[in-house]
Amino acid sequence: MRRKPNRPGIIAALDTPRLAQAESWAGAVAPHVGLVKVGLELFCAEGLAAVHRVARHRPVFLDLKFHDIPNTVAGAVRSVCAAKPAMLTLHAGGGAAMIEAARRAAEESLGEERPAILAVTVLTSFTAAGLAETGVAGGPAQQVLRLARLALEAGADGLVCSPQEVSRLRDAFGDAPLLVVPGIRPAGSAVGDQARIATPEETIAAGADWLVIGRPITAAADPGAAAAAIAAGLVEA
Ligand SMILES: O=C(O)c1cc(=O)[nH]c(=O)n1[C@@H]1O[C@H](COP(=O)(O)O)[C@@H](O)[C@H]1O
Repeated sequence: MRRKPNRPGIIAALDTPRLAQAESWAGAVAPHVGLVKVGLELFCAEGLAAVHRVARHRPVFLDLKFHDIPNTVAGAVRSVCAAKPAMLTLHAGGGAAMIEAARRAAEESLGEERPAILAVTVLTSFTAAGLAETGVAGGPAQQVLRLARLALEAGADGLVCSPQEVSRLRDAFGDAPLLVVPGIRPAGSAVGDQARIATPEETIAAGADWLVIGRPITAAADPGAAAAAIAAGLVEA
């Protein structure tokens, strides 16, 4: 697997449609973060060119959350492997055959240099009530564990979950799976549309490998200083 990251650390989410803005953020946060994330907003505006450009600063976590039939997802993985991301996401709810096809496509495209395949379990914006509206009873923690088992058995290298499920996933699956965790809110920062949240220090203490942090960094007056402050807090924790 390509550039298996040292852990734990910060992944800065470059959520903007403007490549110039994303590059400026990437340059400012690069000394303080392990990876930068290209998500749907930037990718839909700028495509793979954005991955190539921000990869000049840090390795790229390409977060497109694939969820389609196995053949289509395999093709999408082959397409994005052209930009050699370090990690990519798909939805665990796409099922075992889709995840197996994605991993095979990544291996066939890049071999040992392939991206880590991360399965998104239950989005951090979901509460138990919101999840129940989609037909999933029992709450997020139970569903995260169910989807995590499915994804890891199908060949995912890691999981995306909220801070609130990290310790349960470590208890169930041990140290090996990469746990990549959004829904991070330093004390006093705006919660926005996130629901299942915790502070950076709490999330690392629970056993996370990577903290995905967007607006607490990018909405700050000085994104580089905001990333530096969060990174310093993790060293002390
Ligand atoms: O896959 C993700 O990265 C992801 C999964 C999830 O469940 N929740 C979640 O917020 N994310 C991403 O993590 C980032 C969080 O950004 P902020 O809420 O601004 O810190 C966004 O880019 C989301 O797309």
